[in-house]
Amino acid sequence: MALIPATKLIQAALADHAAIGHFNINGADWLETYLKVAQKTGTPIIVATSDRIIDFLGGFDFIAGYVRFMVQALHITAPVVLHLDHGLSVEHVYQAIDAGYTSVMFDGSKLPIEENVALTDEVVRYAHQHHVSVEAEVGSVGGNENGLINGIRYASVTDAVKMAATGIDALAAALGSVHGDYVGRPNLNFERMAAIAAATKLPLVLHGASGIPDDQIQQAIQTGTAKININTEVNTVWTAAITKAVQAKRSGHDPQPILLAGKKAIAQLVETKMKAFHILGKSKRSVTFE
Ligand SMILES: O=C(CO)COP(=O)(O)O
Ligand SMILES: O=CCC(=O)O
Ligand SMILES: [Zn+2]
Repeated sequence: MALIPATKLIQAALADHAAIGHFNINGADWLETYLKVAQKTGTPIIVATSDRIIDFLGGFDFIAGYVRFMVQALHITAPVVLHLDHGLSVEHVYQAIDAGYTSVMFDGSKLPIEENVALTDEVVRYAHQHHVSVEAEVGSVGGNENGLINGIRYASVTDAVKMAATGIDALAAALGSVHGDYVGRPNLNFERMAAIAAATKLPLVLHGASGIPDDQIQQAIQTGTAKININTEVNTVWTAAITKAVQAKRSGHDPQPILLAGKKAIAQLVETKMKAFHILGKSKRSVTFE
């Protein structure tokens, strides 16, 4: 199946009180495992590359070609979106679109809102001409650096409405979530989330979802969140599994058992998340996801 934009999948998830899982690609094993879990369970999936590591992964053209080829070679029929995560400039976003990405995020969260809106507006026009879906960010998702949480800025309803006017397909309204590990319990503002969902009528995206307890994930889904981004937790289980496999006494120098342990850990985590997001198996039973 061809790669598709995220718009219809996210809309269908929203109507179904579910959320599409967005999982970050950190190497070939991540991508292969994500596609296989999606296919095995009949679940739509967003596979994403953070702009921050595009060069590490081989560049836009290589990634887009590789994802397309792997979808074809593995006979994947589950719906797959290839998404640019946290696009750092308009130029990068255009490069991703030209390379064949089917969904992009322009992250102007560090800019003044007027500038963020103006640049997102340009991105929307170019992306929609190419049938590519667009996600934008208002407020700012925090980060954990050396055990210190900083950079959290809660999105306002006013800014969210200004951003919605650009015609974006999904809105990452930062409401207290953090990339990386949390220190203490996440403090999401659900009242604001409900107000932004009602005022913009847009499906919301939850960034920094690793480490958010299940009750808050459920509340986010019930409050209009229809796309949930996971990266850190996948890498945490991968690292633990690889470390354990390396340390296990074994003979020979065959790397396959070690790499396989990593893939298995990723697969298990992804399936657990899809279940928690109420999206597991939905490409099979609902035509609206096709
Ligand atoms: O928001 C994310 C990707 O955009 C993922 O966040 P985590 O790394 O905290 O799961
Ligand atoms: O995890 C998502 C964001 C990033 O890695 O840049
Ligand atoms: Zn993010």
